[in-house]
Amino acid sequence: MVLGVCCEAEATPDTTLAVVDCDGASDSGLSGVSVGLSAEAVTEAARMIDRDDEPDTGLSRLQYNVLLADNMSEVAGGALHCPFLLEQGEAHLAGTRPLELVFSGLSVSVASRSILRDVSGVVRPGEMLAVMGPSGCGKTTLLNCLSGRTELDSGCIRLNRERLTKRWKRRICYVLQQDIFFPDLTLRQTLEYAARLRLPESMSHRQKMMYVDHIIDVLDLNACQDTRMGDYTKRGLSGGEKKRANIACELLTNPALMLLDEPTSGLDSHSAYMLMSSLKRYAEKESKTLVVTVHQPSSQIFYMFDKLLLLCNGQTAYFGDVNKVVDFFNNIGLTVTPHYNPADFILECVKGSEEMKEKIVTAAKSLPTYQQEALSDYCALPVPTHLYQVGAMVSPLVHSQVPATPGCDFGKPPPPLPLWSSTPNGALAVSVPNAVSLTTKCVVSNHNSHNLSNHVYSTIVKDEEGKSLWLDSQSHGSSSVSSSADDDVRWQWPTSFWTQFKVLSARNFQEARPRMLSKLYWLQTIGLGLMVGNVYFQLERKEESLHDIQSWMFFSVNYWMLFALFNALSSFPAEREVVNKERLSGSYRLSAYYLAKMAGELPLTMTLPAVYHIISYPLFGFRSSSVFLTMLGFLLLSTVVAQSAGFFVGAACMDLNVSITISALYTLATQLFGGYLATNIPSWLRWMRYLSMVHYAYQNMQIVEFSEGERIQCAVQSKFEVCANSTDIPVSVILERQGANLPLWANTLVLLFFLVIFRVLGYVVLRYFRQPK
Ligand SMILES: Nc1ncnc2c1ncn2[C@@H]1O[C@H](COP(=O)(O)OP(=O)(O)OP(=O)(O)O)[C@@H](O)[C@H]1O
Repeated sequence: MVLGVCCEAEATPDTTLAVVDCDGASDSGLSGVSVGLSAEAVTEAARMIDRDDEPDTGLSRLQYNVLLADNMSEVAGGALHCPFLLEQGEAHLAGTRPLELVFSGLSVSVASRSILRDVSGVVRPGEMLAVMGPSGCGKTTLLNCLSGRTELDSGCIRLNRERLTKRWKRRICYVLQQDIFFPDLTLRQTLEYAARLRLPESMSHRQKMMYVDHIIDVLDLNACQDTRMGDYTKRGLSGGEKKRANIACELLTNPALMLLDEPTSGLDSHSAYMLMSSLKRYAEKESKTLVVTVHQPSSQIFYMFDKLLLLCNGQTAYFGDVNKVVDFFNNIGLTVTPHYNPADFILECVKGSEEMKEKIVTAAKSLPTYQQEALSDYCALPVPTHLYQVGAMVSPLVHSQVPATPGCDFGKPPPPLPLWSSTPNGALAVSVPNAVSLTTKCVVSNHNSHNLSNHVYSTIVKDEEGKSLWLDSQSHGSSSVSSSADDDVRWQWPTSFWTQFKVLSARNFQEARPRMLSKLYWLQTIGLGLMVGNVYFQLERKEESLHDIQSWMFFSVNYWMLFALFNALSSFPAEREVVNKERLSGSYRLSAYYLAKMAGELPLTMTLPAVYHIISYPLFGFRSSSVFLTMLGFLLLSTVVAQSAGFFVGAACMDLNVSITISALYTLATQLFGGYLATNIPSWLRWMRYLSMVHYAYQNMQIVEFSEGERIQCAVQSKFEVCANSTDIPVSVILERQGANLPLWANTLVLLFFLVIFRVLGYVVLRYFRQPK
């Protein structure tokens, strides 16, 4: 924490540095001390830090940084002591730089209907922009544009002068209007999984859980932390609680830019006020950039915002300081009644007559703060990447040092901020008179910046009420902090593939268990097992019973294949919403999710067919343990194959009705050509049986069942020619009658092939054709 930022700043003898906080240590039960360093010590430290190349010691950058921390401690005569930081040995030293968001001339249309027209604005670090306007005016569409989820017809979006690339998109936190969660997980489970997936590996499990506790506490979610999230079919969290849970999930990563779509909807006025004041403090103290859509804020909340973008039919009706909006309306002859909430007033104005709207929109175009041309120039500027390269708080400072570019003045310059912001309990304070020197250093250290991941779990910053929204001054965002404008910069996931796989498997298991092993399903399985076992009770091995014996096999295989397929199909649309949200936020790799889904659900997929088999097979007629187990194996294999097919169709079809229709057609065809229902298939249609999953599973069941023990005895009036010379019927003859000629291993291979092909196709569809937008 302390030294990480040092590593990016050049200190000179006239630079003063005060290191005054290790309070994260005390918050975590460890002691920390406050220290001041002399100018000489700082110079010495800077000399060491100046070795910004990778050291030749074979140490990783991380280890090197920790070593530097130790060296710094020595320089300070042992006075610098932050056990919490050093004990972790995991200090990633680059923080998230503050983000300046500029959008200019955004226009969006859907099906030739214009939704946004020429909307522009600027939000600087530490500022909170309110986007207001009547329902349907384009607020959510604007946020979708800013998060990179909606294609623009024209216009540009810049984050610290960089294009909004895929890498940026994943670093933007977007709190959606809809609260999308797994309904059966509790709030705590949801947050814990989010923390385990989205917080970096450098944090221990204990620290992540501490963070979750803290966020729960801050957002006042203690009382409902063990309540399930719920959905429209199952009662769970209330609307307001869900909204806060939604914000809590996103806050976990302490992002630099937050887009919040109506975060106060569903909250009572006090909760809304508390939430907004927390967000305001978050923006100010941490130099975060916040864009918030609000419907009808109270005047208290309204004046918390720094800037306002008022939309009217997709056009800008006002953009500028919140404090000046009343003057703006006064100037065009729309006077706010005293003691009237200005937010209500301006909303009523933009909902007024067409002439009034036209008047407001025209007046907005001439606002001094709405300099469309300047913003366009900004977008056209080449990207001076070096200026926005390094860690926390450098950007605003550098901004103030950049010589004014003609046509690029966005009103008042940002207030000069210190290199590190100080916090009420005194985090860090550095004054750097020689800012040019700092800037130069920034350029020099460019090549290192993307190596520096951005996580240090260190300080819980308390506000005046003893609560804060974050634990340190650095983001846990997922990506590297390199500022190359290209997308080809390697994306760094917050956690390793293995961690993602483990966490997602556990979550999948927990989430799917109530759904896949519900009481109803248990009842259904046990009831069905008993019923089928009794219908086909202890069948004798004779030709007269052959049809019934085959019927038991065909029914068992078919039922469980259909059960798995349609279950996979119906559960996927809801899951896709959550997964898309998480993929967009760059929480994990699709491959990790995909494998984890298979692994997490596997025991659940197998449980019910196994229970059914255990009940019904002994009733049907127990041959031997090996037959029992082999048949169980094939029953489970066919169930998993069908589940893969269901998953593939569910992933490929966005519409549940379409996917059900396709699946019904396919399963009916597979039944028809499975070898049981139709035995005299016309020759030109026989090839269809090779596409039937049921066919292979059913054949295998017969091979296993008829190959061991007593053979099927011929009837007196036998239909089998072989019975003319024999008293029993060989298994090969039974199978040939159905046109089947593949051995057990070949059937098994084909089933495995189906399994792999459906799984791969499902992945390909999700990866390339159903990318979240
Ligand atoms: N994909 C789409 N297809 C057709 N129309 C769309 C689409 N997306 C948005 N719209 C239309 O664009 C307009 C703006 O929608 P948007 O959701 O941005 O409004 P909003 O201001 O956020 O509304 P609210 O405050 O009610 O949430 C609406 O009239 C909506 O019907």
